[in-house]
Order: sequence, then C-alpha cells, then structure tokens
Amino acid sequence: MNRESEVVISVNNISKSYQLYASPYDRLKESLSLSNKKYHRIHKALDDISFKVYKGQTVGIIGKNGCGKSTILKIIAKVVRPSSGSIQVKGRVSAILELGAGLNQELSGLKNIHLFNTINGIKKADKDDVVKKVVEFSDLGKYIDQPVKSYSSGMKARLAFALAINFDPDILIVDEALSVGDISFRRKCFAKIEALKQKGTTILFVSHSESSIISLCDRAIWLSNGQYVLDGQPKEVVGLYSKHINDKDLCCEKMNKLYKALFSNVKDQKNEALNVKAPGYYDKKLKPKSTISYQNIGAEIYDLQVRDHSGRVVNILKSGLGYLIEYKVKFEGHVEKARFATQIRDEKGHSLAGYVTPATTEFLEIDPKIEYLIQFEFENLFNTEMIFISAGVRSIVDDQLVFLHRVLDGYVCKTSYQSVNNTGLTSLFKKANIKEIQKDNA
Ligand SMILES: Nc1ncnc2c1ncn2[C@@H]1O[C@H](COP(=O)(O)OP(=O)(O)OP(=O)(O)O)[C@@H](O)[C@H]1O
Repeated sequence: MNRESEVVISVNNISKSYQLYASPYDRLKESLSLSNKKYHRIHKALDDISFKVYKGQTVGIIGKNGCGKSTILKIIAKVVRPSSGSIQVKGRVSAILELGAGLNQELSGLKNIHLFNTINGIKKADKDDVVKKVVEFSDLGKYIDQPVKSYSSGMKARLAFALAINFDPDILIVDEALSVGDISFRRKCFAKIEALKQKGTTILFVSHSESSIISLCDRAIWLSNGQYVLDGQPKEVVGLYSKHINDKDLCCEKMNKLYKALFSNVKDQKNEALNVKAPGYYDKKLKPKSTISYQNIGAEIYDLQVRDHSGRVVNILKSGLGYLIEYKVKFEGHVEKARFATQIRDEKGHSLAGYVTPATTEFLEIDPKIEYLIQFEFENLFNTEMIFISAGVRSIVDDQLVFLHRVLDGYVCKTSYQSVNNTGLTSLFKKANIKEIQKDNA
C-alpha cells in the first residue's frame, strides 16, 4: 500500500467564521433590518487549514486558548460545519469533545450506555459485552445508576472516555478530556490510548499538557489564531511552542522561519551523520563511574552494552537512530517466573525511560542449562547529553517480586543531543526479545 492510500483524514483549506454581535439586540436589529445593514463582525476561528493524517498516526494539536483546536476537531468529527473547504474522513470515528456532550443528562450512566449502543448500531450479541466493558472501565460504582446531571466533571469524563474507547473506533478524537479526572484514571486512559495505538487506531489529541503530547504523539500540529504554524516532530514543535508561548508578536511567518532555521540545521547535521558510515561508535574512555552491582541471588547479569543495528557495540550514539540495549543472564537453578528490565537515567539519576519483558503480568520459566540474551530496542530521541543504562532480573519469591540481580548505571552513552529545548522524556522503546544462547561450559 502506498502512503497516499493510507490517508484517513484529509483537511483541505478549511476555514470557519462566526458572526459576533456586540449584544443580542444587535442580532435582532440585523434580522429585522430592511437596509441590509450589518451589525456583526466576522471572527475567523480557523483560517485556511490543510493537513492529512495517515492511518495509525497519533497527532497532537497544540496552541493557546481560543486558537481553534476544538473547532478543527469538531469539524473532523462532523459536529460543526466548516464555512469553506472540504474534509474527508475514512473509518468509524469516536470523539470525546466537550465534557458531557453526547451524554443525556437526565438518564443514568447505565441508560446512557444502552442508548449509545442503540445509536451506534452495536449488534445485539455484542451489547452486553460493551455494557460490561464500559461499566468496568468507567469505575463509577453505584453512580452508574444515578442521572448524569448529578455527576462531577471527573465522573462525566470517565463515562465519556469509557464509551468512546470501548466502541472500537478506527479514529479516536480526544479533546482535553483527560485533563479532568484523578491521576489513576488518567493513567488508565493513557494506557488504553497506548493499546489503541498499538492496534493501529488513528488518534487526534488536543491537550495543553506538553508532556502528554510528546509522550503520546508521533506528530504535533501547532495552531495560532486559527492559522497553521508548524507541523512536525512533537518534541521540536512543543519545544518551539513553549519557547514562544509568551511572544505577543508571534506570527506564522516568523515561526516558520525560525523552525526552518533551527531544524534545517539539525537536518543537515543528521545528513552529515548519515554520510559517516557508522551510526555511532565506541569510545573506550567513556565508562560509567556510578556503577553499582547488587548482590546476586541465583542469577548474574553480564555484558551489558548497546549495539547499533549492524551489531557493533557503541557508546556514542547518533540522534534519532535506533539501537539495542542488550545483556546476558545466567541462572544457577530453575526459576519458575523471571522477567527482565532495563532503565535509562540521566546524569542526575532521573529516570527517563524503562522497559520490562515479558510485558504486563507474564513471566518466563527459566531453564538453568541455558543462558539468555535480552535485547531492548530503543530510539535515541533523548534530550539529555548522557544516558546511563541499568539492568535487572526479577522473580517471585515468597509472593514478592524481588531482584535476583541488578546492575545500576552499568553502561553509559553519549546521545549527541543538541540542546534546542527542554521538553522532557521523548524516547520510546519499540520492543524487546529474549533469546536462548549456549552456555560456555555446557
Ligand atoms: N459557537 C461559537 N460562536 C462564536 N465563536 C466561537 C464559537 N465557537 C468557538 N468560537 C471562537 O472560535 C475560536 C476558536 O475556539 P476553539 O474552541 O476552537 O479554541 P481552542 O483552541 O479549542 O481553545 P481552548 O484551548 O480554550 O479550548 C475562539 O476565539 C472562540 O471564541
């Protein structure tokens, strides 16, 4: 399939204008006027916006209050009609727009779920399953039988979110809904959004939380005063946005120039890097000074290192490229439930990213005759100059998850990061592998 055929949202020269009246009286005067005299002024909420979204992308939209973020989402969700321009959307859309919109305030949460099933044509056989999932996810307890009008804003967000995601959409549109609700519910929502991303759902996401845009999205679009400013890597777009949020003279042309100046420079450096054959190299003088190897109880981690994709051991990384953290583990005896982890910290010891395999609640049964090679793929998108890599192997002992061995800061890399902003964590692990290898003395 070529890239063009994967477009699921196509926004073409969309503008949206509202007529604003100084008072309701002016509106009445205009409607009664025989002279065609106008009593309103035109306010452009969106001004000639165009972009395409590809299947499976997670796109964040950022900008100051009133810049048009919600309006563009509403137009894509077909809740608001544009004044001009056209829009094509492929697939089943589920949208969480204004808080509580789409919920019948007089009905209970449960009755709203049934209503939602009916409106969305959920098959009879699937209805009970949807109800169960939504009730469980929203975790409203006895409030599920209360009318929605008695809900707090956090409760409304829980129900709206649970409905939107359990409907199995092709395109999920989320407008700031996650800013309400408590931390544990937000965490649950983010985890669910991650799961939908993995399934290939296309996601449009409006948020004032820069860290959420960076950690969730593959792409960010910045709007200002209804106009398009930038479209690019979340870290870069958010970085410039936060740098210029207080700039009263901000105009699109100025921002575009700045972006080009900054990032064409970065691009050139990347291209230069590509001309150098190796994606990074090994500097033998670069060693961690903070390594701590904990006492091992039945397992030993060794050969913790980073390789590039051609298999060379490296510790000077190129920005934006993919690498493998790997280590080997040998066990002294049979271990029923083991899992392997890695963590990346910055110079100050702050955790930047971590990964565990097997994922979630699974464990691996260990054969002591075998050694294991653990590999974690990651992308070098860190915005810190050095990264320190730790490794751990854990197991369940007496119902407790304990470390069988743990090496803190066992390997260090320079990231080639060039400071253009300070927007926090941006590295994402992609996947991990566990391989069986022959024991030397076997
Ligand atoms: N129904 C309406 N009538 C008149 N003006 C409107 C209407 N809806 C939105 N606007 C105006 O359009 C502009 C864009 O609004 P929109 O809600 O899209 O902004 P936003 O970026 O989502 O803001 P926020 O971050 O505060 O949610 C604003 O100036 C707003 O006042």
